[in-house]
Amino acid sequence: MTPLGDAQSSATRDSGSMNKTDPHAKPILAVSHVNKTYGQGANRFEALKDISFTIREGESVAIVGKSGSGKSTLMHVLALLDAPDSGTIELEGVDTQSLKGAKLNRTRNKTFGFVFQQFFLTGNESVLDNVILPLKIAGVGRSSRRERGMAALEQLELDSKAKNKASALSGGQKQRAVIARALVNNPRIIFADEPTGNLDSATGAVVEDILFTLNRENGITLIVVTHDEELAARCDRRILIRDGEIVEDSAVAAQGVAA
Ligand SMILES: Nc1ncnc2c1ncn2[C@@H]1O[C@H](COP(=O)(O)OP(=O)(O)OP(=O)(O)O)[C@@H](O)[C@H]1O
Repeated sequence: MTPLGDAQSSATRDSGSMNKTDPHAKPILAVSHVNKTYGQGANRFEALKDISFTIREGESVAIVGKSGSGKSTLMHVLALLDAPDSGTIELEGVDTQSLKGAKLNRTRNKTFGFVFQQFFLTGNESVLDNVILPLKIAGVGRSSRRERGMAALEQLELDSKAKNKASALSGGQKQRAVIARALVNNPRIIFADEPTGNLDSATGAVVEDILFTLNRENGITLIVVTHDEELAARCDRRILIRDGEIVEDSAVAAQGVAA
């Protein structure tokens, strides 16, 4: 794995100018005519309306929009945490409707890493145990789990905290532990939902830098849901959602097609 020690300085060099997506890169996620509705009858609410777009391997994509616009709903559907009511999501050409139960869980666990604002760490367990959870779920053996967990923690410069309880970490350290957990399975895609929302701006900048270094150097596709326009501006692509619809997509605009 690539060490991330110099993440901050390298990301500062690239800040705001990282449009390096290879237009020939393979589509990793293809979303086609996706609809998602919550509730029924008078409470029926259309959260996603006929959403279609493709994300290429190695892209960094920001999904932005006002509160309630449908960003988290879209991310949950993309990450196969929730199924759309209609439409299809293809993951590397495979229609994900064909994935069910254990196979769906395995695919999600193997392909995706998750970095959420609320951390979702188990406070009274060690940092290492939190980080290796995806490997445990994948059935990886004990010594390999430990080795890979420590390698991920080293990458995030948290190896000295491996035995500490997760509750004893600072906010920035917690988010780095979450990134180590997201990385431990060598994911193809990292989904980050307001990854810096609970951090002060200096710590948030370090966490952002780590995510962009992973995208740039390890080729991990990065999909970020955020209110933060500065964070969105660092991504290759910005998709703006309003009332459940895509109203702007910088990749579409760049191709000269009306967004
Ligand atoms: N389980 C649910 N039941 C009913 N309505 C829901 C449910 N989850 C979300 N919604 C509604 O769907 C819409 C989209 O919600 P979503 O969480 O995707 O928005 P968001 O853009 O991520 O908002 P925020 O930025 O505030 O997190 C909102 O109007 C919300 O109230």
